[in-house]
Formats: sequence, structure tokens, C-alpha cells
Amino acid sequence: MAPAADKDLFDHVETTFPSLPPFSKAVPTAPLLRISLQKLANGDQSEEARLWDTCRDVGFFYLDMRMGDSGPVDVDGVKENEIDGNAILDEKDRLFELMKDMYALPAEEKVKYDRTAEGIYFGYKSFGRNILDKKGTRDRNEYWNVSKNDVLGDSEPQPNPDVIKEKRPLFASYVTHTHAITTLIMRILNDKLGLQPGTFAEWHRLHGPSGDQVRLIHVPPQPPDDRTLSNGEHTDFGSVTVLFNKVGGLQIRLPPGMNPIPPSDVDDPSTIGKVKYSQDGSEMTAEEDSEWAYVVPIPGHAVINLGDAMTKFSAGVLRSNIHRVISPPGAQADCERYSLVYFTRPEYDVKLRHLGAESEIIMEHLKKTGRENEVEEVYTSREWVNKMSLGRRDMTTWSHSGGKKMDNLRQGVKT
Ligand SMILES: O=C(O)CCC(=O)C(=O)O
Ligand SMILES: [Fe+2]
Repeated sequence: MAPAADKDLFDHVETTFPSLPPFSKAVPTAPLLRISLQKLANGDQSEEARLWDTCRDVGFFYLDMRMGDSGPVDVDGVKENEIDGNAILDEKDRLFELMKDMYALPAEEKVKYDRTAEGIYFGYKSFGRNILDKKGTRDRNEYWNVSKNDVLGDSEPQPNPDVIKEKRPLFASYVTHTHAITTLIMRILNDKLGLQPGTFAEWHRLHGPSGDQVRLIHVPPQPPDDRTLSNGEHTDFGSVTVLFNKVGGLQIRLPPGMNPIPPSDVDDPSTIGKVKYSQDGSEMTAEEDSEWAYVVPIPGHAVINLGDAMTKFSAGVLRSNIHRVISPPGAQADCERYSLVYFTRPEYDVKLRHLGAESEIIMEHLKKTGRENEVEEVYTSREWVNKMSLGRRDMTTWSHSGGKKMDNLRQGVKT
């Protein structure tokens, strides 16, 4: 079956952000579904069905966060699970403003908050600290990982500069609101998979100890003659990721059978220069290149994707799709690029294993793919998160950090 996709996506929505050049018309884009948060919050069955389909087909979709005048929606009587897309959009704008101040700090001040040597991935990651591929290519971004449990006051405060410390209430509110969105998405997937009600919720409690975090990413414009990847191809290793950005550059590798939306104007004059798809300058074949499509940022919308934990739990019924970040196409190449990401991950003690014994759908899928008797390598979420995140900071551990090992997880096959 051809993956569900919105071919006319950009005919209906505004894709230009104030004070930024428009997204280039000269590149292929990903035909992701646009799902309405308001409809999900109100229990709309056909919207839930679209969500379920797209999480099996590609595992990436837009979530329209705008809720008009409706105000927050109470989904299950628990205050912390209240859905408030408008509040998230407002808080997201404030965090984008904050990023300018954070990254304007002197480099020697920022590196004081890099805690890799202590085995801690919360804090600052400087330019080039991560390895993108087996050749040892370095990333071209800087980011800050801010722990959920820290900003909610569940754990000892991590060292952070005043610009971040002063905004703890904003982070706490953003995390609470965004976590509620991921709870709702996982509740729908939980029920569609036929799992015992509340299985995913119990493993992703707001105050549960976990590697959940906000990541604030900054990528400066790259030199015109050297425009390439800033973050290499990867899958996210957690459960559900909520991403906001304004400048393009994110690409997904399209699943088999899903075609990109072709460029609407190949001669778009705003498209200047060409990006290289590998940092050592080697050209990708046209065929390899054609597998990738840009995810166009849309105002008022988050990009949501599933991570490896959901693929593991569902034995591949749900898809954790490969993506990467490249120099923004067209005139946006000269812009500072900021992204705001919220990652949920299973609580530290949860074992990452398939739930075939708990779900007929998952068991059927295991049988169909000849894996019902396969012995799994089981990690706890804590082991997995450490291996995946810190492993990318050192060449000796890179190959264990999701390089090739993840291939089977990435290929979520539809049952
Ligand atoms: O910056 C982006 O658009 C995506 C970032 C991302 O994929 C990540 O941090 O895992
Ligand atoms: Fe990612």
C-alpha cells in the first residue's frame, strides 16, 4: 500500500516566516501528513486513524498546534495532561528568543557546561564535538541539552549559565505542555497497538526519572563554497520527538514507495550555490540523493517523529525514520538556524524489548517477518540513552552508537 501522504500540502498552508527568506522552491520536499492537535485532543476517530497510518508508514508528521479560541482541552481529567497548543506556540517563540542570548555567550563560557567527561550528556555541546560518520566527520552545530527532571525540580539542578537558570519557569511550563502532547500521541498508539491501557503512559510519566530533555540547537551559516551536513543521518533513540524550526535544512530519507513533492520552480532565483552531501566533498549518486526530501518548516506546526524505542516496543510496526540536517537550501543558507527539540524517552529502568506477548498486532508482525523466536539484545532505557548519546562523541564508541546497528529498526514494515 502506498504510504499516506499529502500531495497538495503546500497549496493550503503558509510556509513563510516573518523576516526570513521563503523556503526554496527548487528542491524536493517530504509529503508529510498534517495532523490537527485540536482534533486529536477532542478524540476525533478519523484523525487518530491518520496518525496511526502515518506512524507506521513514515513515523514523521506535522502537528498543527493552533487551537484557535478553544482554550486548553482537558483530555482525561489530569491537569498535567491538559492539551494547550497555543501555550506551546507562545513558549516556543520565547525559547527561540532565548537561544540568541545563550549562543551569544563567549565560547570559553559555554564550554564550562560540557559534561561529557563526567559521562553526562545534559549541558552544552560545542561545535564539532559529535562524530557524524565512520570517517570521523565532525558536526557543525552547537546545542544545549536541558534536562526535564532538572527544570521540573525532580532532581538536583544541573550547572547552567544565568541566561538559562533565569528561565527555569519557562522551561518547566514548556516541558509540561509538550510532554502532554507526547502522552496523547502515545496513548493513541498504545490503544491502536492493542496494548493494556496506560502501558506507555506508565513508562513516560511527567516526573518519572528519564533522559527526557529539551535540546536547543544553533547552526550558523556555512561558507558559500563549503555547504554541507551539519548533523549526520540518524534516527532519534527515544520515544516521541517534538521539533520546531523556521529555517529549512532537515531532510528525511523517504521510505520505499513514498515519492517527494517535486520542486515547483527548479529555476527559483533564490537558490544559490549547491550543497555537498558529504563533508569530504565526495558526490552522492543521483539515486542516493533522490531518496532524501526536505521537511519544510510551517508556522504554527511542530514536526513530530517517533524514535527507536517505539520501533523496539512495536517490533517495527511503528517506524523510526532516518533524518539528517544539511545547509539550508536557497537564500536561507545565509540565515542563522535555530531548532527547538523536545525528546521523550522511556523512564530509565524500562527495558527496551518488543511487546509481542502483550499485543496481537505486534505478535502477528513478528510472525510475518519471521522473528517470533528471535532472541533480543535487551537494554534498559538508561543504558541505551547513554550508549547512543555519548557514544557519538568518541570514535572508539561511534560504531556502537546507532551507526549501522540501527538498520533493522529503521525499516519499520507495515503489517
Ligand atoms: O535541527 C533539526 O531540524 C533536527 C535536529 C535533530 O534531528 C536532532 O537533534 O535529533
Ligand atoms: Fe533527530
